[in-house]
Amino acid sequence: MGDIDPSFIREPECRPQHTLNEEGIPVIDLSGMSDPSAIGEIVKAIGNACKEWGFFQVINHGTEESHAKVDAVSRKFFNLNKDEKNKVRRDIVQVMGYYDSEHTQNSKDWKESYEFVVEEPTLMPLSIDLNDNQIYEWNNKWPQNPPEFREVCKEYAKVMETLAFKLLEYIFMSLGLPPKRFHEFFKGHQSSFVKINYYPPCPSPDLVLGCGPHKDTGALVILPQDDVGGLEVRRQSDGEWVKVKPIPGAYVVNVGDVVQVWSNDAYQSVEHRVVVNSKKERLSTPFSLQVPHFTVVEPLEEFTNAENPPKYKPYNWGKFLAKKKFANFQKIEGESIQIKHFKIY
Ligand SMILES: O=C(O)CCC(=O)C(=O)O
Ligand SMILES: [Fe+2]
Repeated sequence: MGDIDPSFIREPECRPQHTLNEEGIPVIDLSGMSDPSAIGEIVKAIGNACKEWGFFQVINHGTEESHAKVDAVSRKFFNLNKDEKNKVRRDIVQVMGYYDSEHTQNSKDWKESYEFVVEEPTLMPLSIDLNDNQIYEWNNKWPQNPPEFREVCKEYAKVMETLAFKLLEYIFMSLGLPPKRFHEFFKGHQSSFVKINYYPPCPSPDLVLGCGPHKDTGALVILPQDDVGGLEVRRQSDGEWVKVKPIPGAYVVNVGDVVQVWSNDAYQSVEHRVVVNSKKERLSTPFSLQVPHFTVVEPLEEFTNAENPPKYKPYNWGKFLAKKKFANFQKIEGESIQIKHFKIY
């Protein structure tokens, strides 16, 4: 056993063995985005990827420069000493900022993160109590150091938001819906955020996970990563863990729980995790597109009828997210809130 704190060590059955090197996750070229005659092919490829994997990679998305800047400034930030990083540490009141002890599945993840909301402030329910209508503000805690951190991050968020909307339009088109069908859900204050994940090298990578198995809760995630690798996706056909090969300049994209519910299970939000290694640090900078807190998430009427009734009960997005965040701050008994708790059949 390596010399690591026991709180990071996973139960033997949850450790990262038996991963496949399969290269099945589709890579989709977006260079035709501005050519109306190319959109059909892109939409078809995205639809097939969503059905088979819930994941795909995109290349030629046109945002490489902004990503390179956020990658560079993030490495500078995470290389600062702990005291400096702790100046922007998140807490149970201001949940955005720096942290280093996230629990997924009740074991600590081998990583540090910095999280910020795209809209400042982002409005959220004060409590998880369904009868409590009080709202409070999620604000960002921006570090003074590196000095360019805030500006670079804000620019990155703007660029990624535009790309995320475009990709969600394609996803809706692939479901046979008008591309702008989802725009009504993003009126008012959306709750999108960016999470910068830094995975230090680990002396015992076979005992820990950088990020435990989870599904993303929002609508859509765009996940740029560096060239180290470590992201793994649960293959829907047989439940095997499959490595996602880093491709220079490519972004991983996955649909989240909200698209699963909207589409009444036509598309699945797929489980994924991160393994670490003993030699190299790794950085990823996912952008999560999320609806405003007051949104009631439920299967869209286009996917339900008498023969195919809704598979989920409606749920309030803000309360769901608040509950999820709360679970991040403590080791809780049982599992945290998930969409399966709203499943009807
Ligand atoms: O670092 C990664 O590649 C994945 C991180 C992730 O899944 C998340 O932050 O939700
Ligand atoms: Fe994730």
